[in-house]
Amino acid sequence: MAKPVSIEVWNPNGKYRVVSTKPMPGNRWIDLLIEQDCRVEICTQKKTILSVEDIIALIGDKCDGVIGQLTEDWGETLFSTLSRAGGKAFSNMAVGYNNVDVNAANKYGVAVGNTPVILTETTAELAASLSLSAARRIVEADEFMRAGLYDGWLPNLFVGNLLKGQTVGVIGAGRIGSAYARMMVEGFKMNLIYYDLYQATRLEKFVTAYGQFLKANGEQPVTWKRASSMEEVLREADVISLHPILDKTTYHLVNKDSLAIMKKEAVLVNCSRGPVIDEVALVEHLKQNPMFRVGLDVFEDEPYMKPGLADLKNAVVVPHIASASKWTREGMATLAALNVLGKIKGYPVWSNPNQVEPFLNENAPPPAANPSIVNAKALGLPVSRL
Ligand SMILES: NC(=O)C1=CN([C@@H]2O[C@H](COP(=O)(O)OP(=O)(O)OC[C@H]3O[C@@H](n4cnc5c(N)ncnc54)[C@H](O)[C@@H]3O)[C@@H](O)[C@H]2O)C=CC1
Ligand SMILES: O=C(O)C(=O)CO
Repeated sequence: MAKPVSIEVWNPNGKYRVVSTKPMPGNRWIDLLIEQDCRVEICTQKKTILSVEDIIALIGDKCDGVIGQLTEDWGETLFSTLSRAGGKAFSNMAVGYNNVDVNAANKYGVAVGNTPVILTETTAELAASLSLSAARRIVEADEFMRAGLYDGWLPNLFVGNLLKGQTVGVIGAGRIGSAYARMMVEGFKMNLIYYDLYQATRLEKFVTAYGQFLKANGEQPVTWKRASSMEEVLREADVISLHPILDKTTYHLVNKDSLAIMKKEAVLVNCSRGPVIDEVALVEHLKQNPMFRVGLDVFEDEPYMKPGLADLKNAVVVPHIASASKWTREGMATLAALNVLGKIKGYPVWSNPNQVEPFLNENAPPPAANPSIVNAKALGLPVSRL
């Protein structure tokens, strides 16, 4: 492809050249970069997914840092190009960075930033929304109404699943998985079973305390269990939500065999990454089990769906919008910009990437630190003592 033509330039005389491969919400991220003497170039090309060639053209001969997107392939080619252009800073505008070859970034000494925490609750809320939409057949019922098919209340019309007292299963009980679990336990009084490589101590404590509170109020207490295998969760849970990172251990975690052990009327939700589910196997399972329902925000061959999925009434599908609230997306843009700026300015790395609030306070200047650099250790970057 030829050099992208449409670029918006802010602060043309800035000393450091920072490129954003997409326009991002809000202006704070631009203001913060400009205040620190950056020339900001934003690619405004009307093409959703930029190719490696597009981004090479954007980087050009001199570039100090790039803010990129999860749809882009950040590997050897782009990191070597950025390094040749003098750049040592890259940030995804996302918490997930499975699109980034961190080893390649390490090789060229490029810091890789991501945007944790700011999107935790927003993403968990979408997972909860998909759980409810699938369990209560909201989309099917909405289509039925709009088609003019409703001619009166019926005992059997769109009967779905009650959540209260059932078991919610979480696979990957990290930040988002734990937030989702709390919503489902607290909001719908579901019991929890989870599987993670690590113990989710704070989550366990929360469910225990909430169970005691319910009991003290004469209600059935909620319970929790840490499963010793993912299969245990799949077998026992009524609603299962997937929240692990995508890596080789989680690729096709849910496949033909694992689907076969799930309850026939279970609800499966995926707001992590598409390839965590074998989508061909899922389509087949949905066809064979009409009472099994899914809510999907992500897809194996995103932006495409596997053949047959779009025709299935027992699937609710949305286009990777789990972090799409205004506050969250503006915050993600800010964190991504500050990751790039921090490396350019030689700031140390923030000591706790799970506490990014000081960077998001619009009424005070952000700390002189990089909010979240995933390869800080590999690059030997200093840690902030602020
Ligand atoms: N759909 C969307 O718009 C969004 C998707 N995401 C996805 O969600 C993922 C999780 O984000 P966070 O909760 O912030 O990350 P996190 O790092 O806090 O949680 C991930 C959890 O997965 C666990 N895990 C890793 N390998 C596992 C395995 N083999 N089996 C079970 N658990 C495993 C980890 O131990 C960790 O607790 C991101 O990496 C991203 O891919 C995140 C935000 C928005
Ligand atoms: O942050 C991520 O990983 C997303 O998928 C989009 O918010």
